[in-house]
Amino acid sequence: MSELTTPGLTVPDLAPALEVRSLDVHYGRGRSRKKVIDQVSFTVAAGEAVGVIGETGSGKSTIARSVLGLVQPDAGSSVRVAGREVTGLSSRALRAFRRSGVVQYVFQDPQRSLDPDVSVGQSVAEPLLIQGVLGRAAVRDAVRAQFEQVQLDPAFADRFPAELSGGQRQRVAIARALVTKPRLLILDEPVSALDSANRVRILELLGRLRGADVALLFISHDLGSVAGVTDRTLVLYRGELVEVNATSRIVNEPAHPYTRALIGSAPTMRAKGTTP
Ligand SMILES: Nc1ncnc2c1ncn2[C@@H]1O[C@H](COP(=O)(O)OP(=O)(O)OP(=O)(O)O)[C@@H](O)[C@H]1O
Repeated sequence: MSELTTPGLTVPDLAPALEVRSLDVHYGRGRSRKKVIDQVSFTVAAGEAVGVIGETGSGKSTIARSVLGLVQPDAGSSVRVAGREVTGLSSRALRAFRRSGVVQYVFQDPQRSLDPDVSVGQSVAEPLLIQGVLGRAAVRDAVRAQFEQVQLDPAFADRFPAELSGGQRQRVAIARALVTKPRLLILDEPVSALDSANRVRILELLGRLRGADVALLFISHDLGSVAGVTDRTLVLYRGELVEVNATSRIVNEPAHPYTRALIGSAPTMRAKGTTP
């Protein structure tokens, strides 16, 4: 590919949203040192929605933490977000990288990403206020538009997290994550803590984000949850990728025995009648 660059200016939009190469992660030291991610490589194209599934302890969250710069992978690993290498950044560079809002995340429990003492409108505005690029009126408009995108009544903006339902809180967390217009949104078990009605609504909302400019990395132990949202799915088993394919292929023709076992044990796949 030819270099479409002006001196001193890269063209990040052409880069994949995420490139992970030869990712190795160990936890612990000395005798308790253990490898939890083993030579994981994958790419998420701009705007693509990719699922990561695996049972508890398989290393899904560790991949997310590596992308967010919250764990330091082993030497030789590479994690690039929108063309920018994340491994080995100084803590100052890492703070600037996070502040840029190029990657955002939503966790299972919206309580973790929302300050209980701050109104939810303020929570959604905060990433923009930290960036300090937009004026007050523009921030207010952006917050309102973001509430509408996640189908929350903008009148809720003055409420506090405790005054919303779990599903509404997760919508706020998604709105907050999207407000900086990230290239990559990491969703780590975003519906696991919700009741089934809210789970369906949030999955529909995430499905509608497909085709928007943001790429999704959707982490779940449940293939049924990622199935309607993602284009491709990675299957992680004990820190290694054992299968990578189009999500429809993973659902209908799983190649690896571990994937087949995961489908058999997935409650939402059973609900669709694929397995008794
Ligand atoms: N800070 C840590 N120190 C030591 N070991 C850890 C740490 N965090 C996670 N682990 C271990 O690393 C492995 C992978 O954990 P990880 O949280 O990435 O898995 P996961 O697939 O996200 O699991 P879950 O679905 O339960 O969240 C597990 O064996 C876990 O016990």
